[in-house]
Amino acid sequence: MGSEAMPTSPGTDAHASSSAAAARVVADMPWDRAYRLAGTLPHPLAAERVPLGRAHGRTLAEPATSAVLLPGTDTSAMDGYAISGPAPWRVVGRILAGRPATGALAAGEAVEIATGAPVPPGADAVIPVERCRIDGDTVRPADVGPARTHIRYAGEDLRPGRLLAPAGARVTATLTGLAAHAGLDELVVRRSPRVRLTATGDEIVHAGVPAPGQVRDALTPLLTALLADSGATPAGAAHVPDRAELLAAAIDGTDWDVMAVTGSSSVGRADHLHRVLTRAGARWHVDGVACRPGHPQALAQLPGGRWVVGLPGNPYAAMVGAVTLLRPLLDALQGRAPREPLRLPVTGNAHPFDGGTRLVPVHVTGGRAVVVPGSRPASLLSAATADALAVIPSGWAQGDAADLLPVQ
Ligand SMILES: Nc1nc2c(c(=O)[nH]1)N[C@H]1C(S)=C(S)[C@@H](COP(=O)(O)OP(=O)(O)OC[C@H]3O[C@@H](n4cnc5c(N)ncnc54)[C@H](O)[C@@H]3O)O[C@H]1N2
Ligand code: MOO
Repeated sequence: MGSEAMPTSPGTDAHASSSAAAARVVADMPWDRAYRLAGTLPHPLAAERVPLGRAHGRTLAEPATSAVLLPGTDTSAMDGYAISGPAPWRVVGRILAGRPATGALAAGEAVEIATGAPVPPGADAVIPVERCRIDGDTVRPADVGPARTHIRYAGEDLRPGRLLAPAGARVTATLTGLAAHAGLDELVVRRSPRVRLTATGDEIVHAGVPAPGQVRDALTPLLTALLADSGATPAGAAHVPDRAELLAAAIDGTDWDVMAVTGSSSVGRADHLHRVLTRAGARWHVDGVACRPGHPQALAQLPGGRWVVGLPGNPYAAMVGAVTLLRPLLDALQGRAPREPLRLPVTGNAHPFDGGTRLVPVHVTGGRAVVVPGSRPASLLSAATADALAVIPSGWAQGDAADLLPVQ
């Protein structure tokens, strides 16, 4: 934990030793700065045109605009009778949805009409069927209802060229529906970042109950789920034993934009990430963050532009790193503005960290956040049911507001 004591600039040979005794000595970056940097530094990936059915979860690279007038014609909002002039009215026909409008109504005439059917020219209003008194082919109002026409007028919802959502908006399920309603078959979105996961550690196993000395890989499943919610495309997951040459080979691929490496981030003999990246000519943007847990996290860029996020091996610490660096990076690569965290009063035992920021799991309820007790760097137990991680500054006092980063 002595890594804040003797600052040197990131990427110097202080990182090159393989000995834990000659530990790296880099000043940890304030948490807020690291979070902002990861969310603003990367240039968005290229734009591509995709069918609507494949756009969900992606981010618009261009504004989406309506191709249609909606409704395309004056349309009935109720099942009932379209009427013209004062009552009573003689029923002269029937219009169902999907059929073109009939000829114009004259005063004293009505047509039976379905919700969604085109209202004929000359109609003043549609009267819902339950508010009509029908007598043979004559219809009258059964009551004096509110003076509404129950007509959706042509273009009152959308006109061609109307903005549906701006560039940078995430394509939600609702936006997908709106785009279809607005006559679009494709959207122009950012290419989805291909993210490769690399779990390091000789002790890591991937199924079943681990043997003594082994640990079940918690992070590949956690990060895979997080990627699915981030608009990223999984580009495979690998397990790399604690050997520098194997890690060097792992970062050599070209079929990914971002690699998240778990474990190997600290200063022990088997923690090769820093050395391997420096040898590969990586540029260090973040090399340690002044937060607890999760201080040994890193963001580096390889020659050619691929990104590597180094996450601590301790699972809750890795989760903190994922919301601090990985998620903002994926947002930025997709052209999304940094998320503005929700800010609420926090109560409970948040244990502020004198040297920077503490991230604690919280439940959000009744307009405040309550700390889930018992959180520890190596355990996901407290965080597993949390709604968010609260970003607790060093001077925090009971009930002070804090930023909340959602987790699921
Ligand atoms: N001398 C120092 N030692 C350590 C420091 C320090 O500042 N100075 N920081 C500590 C902190 S804080 C953390 S966090 C860890 C980070 O270590 P690494 O990222 O190098 O990870 P490992 O050493 O490989 O593993 C740490 C811990 O996590 C378990 N682990 C690893 N991967 C997984 C996985 N995929 N799923 C579940 N658990 C995993 C691993 O078995 C270890 O128990 O360094 C401290 N040391
Ligand atoms: O900060 Mo470590 O990342 O405590 O577990």
